[in-house]
Amino acid sequence: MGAAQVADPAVEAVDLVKKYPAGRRKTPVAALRGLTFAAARGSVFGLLGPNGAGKSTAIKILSTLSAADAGTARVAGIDVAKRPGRVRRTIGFVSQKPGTDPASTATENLVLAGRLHGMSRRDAVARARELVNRFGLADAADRPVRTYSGGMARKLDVALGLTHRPGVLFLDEPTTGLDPQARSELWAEIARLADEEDMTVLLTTHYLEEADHLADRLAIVDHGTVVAEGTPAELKSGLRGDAVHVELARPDGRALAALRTVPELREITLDGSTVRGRTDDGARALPPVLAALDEAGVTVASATLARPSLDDVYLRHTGRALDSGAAPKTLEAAE
Ligand SMILES: Nc1ncnc2c1ncn2[C@@H]1O[C@H](COP(=O)(O)OP(=O)(O)OP(=O)(O)O)[C@@H](O)[C@H]1O
Repeated sequence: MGAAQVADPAVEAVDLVKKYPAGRRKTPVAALRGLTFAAARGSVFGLLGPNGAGKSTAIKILSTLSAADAGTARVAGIDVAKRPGRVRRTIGFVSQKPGTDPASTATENLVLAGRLHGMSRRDAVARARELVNRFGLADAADRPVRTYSGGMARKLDVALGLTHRPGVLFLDEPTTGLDPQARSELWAEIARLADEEDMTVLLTTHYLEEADHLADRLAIVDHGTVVAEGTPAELKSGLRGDAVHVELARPDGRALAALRTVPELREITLDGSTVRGRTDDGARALPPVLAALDEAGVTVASATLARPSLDDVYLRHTGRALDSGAAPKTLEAAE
């Protein structure tokens, strides 16, 4: 699938291919199979997909940590394979794993990062102070990082990625493992970076709500390619009608056959005890849906109608529900 035309993109991936060796006599793992997208300057661009989709591989190639087997990647117009040093000076990278020394304080971590980026001690100290203030860590700035909560530690990770004032920030699953409050604080911070500092933020996530909330545009990645791209609103409006979600009292295979007899319902899927379908008119479809299940002897725990969510978009393009085990539910929030 081709990327939308973006004039002067800050981040651009064209037909990226990456294979990893899988061991002797085994077929290599195709992590990327022609991944293409472009992120406009000053925007938040999301790569959304389940574990193993290839998001981290893409972000590693774009940030020069890994080399593609084929395709091109450019950041701020600079080819990452040809001029990796220049790209590295332009970007900040916040990996999934903490990048801080837990025995050192936030200030010490930030000053060290500044020095590694070639700043004078004075500039590094001033920048550290600026960043701890900005991320609300000033009171804890002189405590070892191992005493921080998960949310504080993650904020410091992001602050570290900003030490040298990069134009482009890569965030690999920035809020995984955070509680809802810490997550929304970090979301506010990320949104501010793009709005007020004209920074381009490329983030990977498997949280639909995060992509919906933060990303100006997003690419849904599945098996190493982009299967859909657009603004969250565009992606959702590509789906006609209402989503029907029926929660069964227990998993029951008879539900599928029963619902296939309801002409108003299409795109029916059964995932454990959750049945999903689409319909042009939810209010009209619900009574026959419930009647068909009742007739088949299937017990229903709840039935809801919702405007399409990114979950539905994901399902439409990949044929599977995004594993939302650890993710916040989007259905209640769907408008
Ligand atoms: N170093 C490696 N060696 C072998 N296979 C790898 C390596 N890194 C990633 N893979 C495989 O490549 C595929 C893509 O992985 P990648 O980490 O890019 O996905 P992801 O979408 O970022 O997933 P996650 O959300 O779990 O980080 C997966 O099948 C993964 O097992």
